Amino acid sequence: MFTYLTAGESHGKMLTAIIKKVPSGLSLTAEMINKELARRQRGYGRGGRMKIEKDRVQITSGVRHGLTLGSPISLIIKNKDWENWQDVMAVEPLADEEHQIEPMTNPRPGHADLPGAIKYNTRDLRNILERASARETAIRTAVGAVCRQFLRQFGIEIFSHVVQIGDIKAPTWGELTDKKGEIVVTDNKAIKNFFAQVEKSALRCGNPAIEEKMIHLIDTWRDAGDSVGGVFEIVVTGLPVGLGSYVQWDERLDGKLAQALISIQGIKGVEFGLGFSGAGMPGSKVHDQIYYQASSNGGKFYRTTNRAGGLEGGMTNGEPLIIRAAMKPIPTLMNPLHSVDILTKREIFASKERADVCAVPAASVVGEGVVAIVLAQVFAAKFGGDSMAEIRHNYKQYQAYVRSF
Ligand SMILES: Cc1cc2nc3c(=O)[nH]c(=O)nc-3n(C[C@H](O)[C@H](O)[C@H](O)COP(=O)(O)O)c2cc1C
Ligand SMILES: C=C(O[C@@H]1CC(C(=O)O)=C[C@@H](OP(=O)(O)O)[C@H]1O)C(=O)O
Repeated sequence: MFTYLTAGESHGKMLTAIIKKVPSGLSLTAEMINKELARRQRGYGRGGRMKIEKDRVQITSGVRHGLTLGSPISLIIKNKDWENWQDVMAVEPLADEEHQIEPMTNPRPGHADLPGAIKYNTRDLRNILERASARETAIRTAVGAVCRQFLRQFGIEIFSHVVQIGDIKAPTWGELTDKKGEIVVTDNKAIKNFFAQVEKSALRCGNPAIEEKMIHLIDTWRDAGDSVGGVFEIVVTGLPVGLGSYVQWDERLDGKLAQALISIQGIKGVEFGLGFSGAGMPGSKVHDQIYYQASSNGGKFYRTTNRAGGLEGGMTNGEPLIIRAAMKPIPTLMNPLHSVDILTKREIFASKERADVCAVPAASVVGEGVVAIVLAQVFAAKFGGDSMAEIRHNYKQYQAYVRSF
């Protein structure tokens, strides 16, 4: 369930997605999706394109009177910039006398340009960059919004914040919750309050003093014709124990989440909980000790720390999910790097397209979206049914079973 395909070039007419097997009876409106699209467009450091686009989705199938039908859901987002690119992006061949479009032949180090051109046998790099572009993340965010709306029905919420821009760091969730750097299990209200601040801030960091330094760094590197990367962190609350599985390599939820996040353009690393820092620590300081609390309607296993980031054995363990993803600096530089012309083989500078200087805040919203998609897929695989009523029934039974375990 919730499998999907996207299509569309960055400066083409529109982006499209089709989502397969969304259960019937889920309340869904374009406004719910547009909210997420607007969040993705914000963030200090973006280039001229975000002033042109005002992303709005159209739901073109699978929904009637605000409720899903169980049939495929199709979504489109029109590219406003297409108006300015109609000749360059024309689908039909241009008449000969009009055919003045120069091919792009100077590949950018770090972008898909050169390996893509060799792989797809084209001498015009535009044929590659149009689809490789992170413009595609707009429609993935829309798919993520549908999945998020599904998860919300079961009390699952997804948040993100930026924890590093260039070499300037902000506290991660673990550092925020405990001075010793442990990721202490925190109640969902505290998590919600913190992320409400993040939503109001320019870089999705939530700490005004640190953001000021981050903004200064973006300005400085931009003025030098350079670009900036960083790290964002995702926190998911309300997950039941037992999503994903250890029984096959491709059923492990940590693997699925890492794949989804790495697939975002520019993401180069993913870690869960303590992540890389745990490798240098003794086991007694890494693993979360287990406790049990009995109550009138059953009981609950719990941990007082969450260094594992909510995953053990490729399964959710009932604690919040904590994931960080590292984004490399944007490849297009106004002070371009050395490259080679693919036609003449002469030395040349890489192309200097209009570009973002920093897109880490936007990537964090895309990250929430792809995490929502994976979680909806594994949730529906476990509690599946054709309608929301059926899935709700299955989930309720499972919750009662877990309480009685
Ligand atoms: C939201 C977002 C915006 C991006 N904006 C740009 C950009 O303006 N210019 C650019 O060269 N790369 C940009 N990128 C990164 C490139 O798309 C990416 O580096 C490229 O497709 C190569 O893929 P890879 O870095 O995953 O290897 C952006 C990425 C994201 C997630
Ligand atoms: C369009 C988006 O991001 C684009 C991603 C991108 C790239 O090479 O990845 C290059 C830029 O495109 P343009 O050359 O049109 O300015 C970004 O603006 C978007 O996020 O919606």
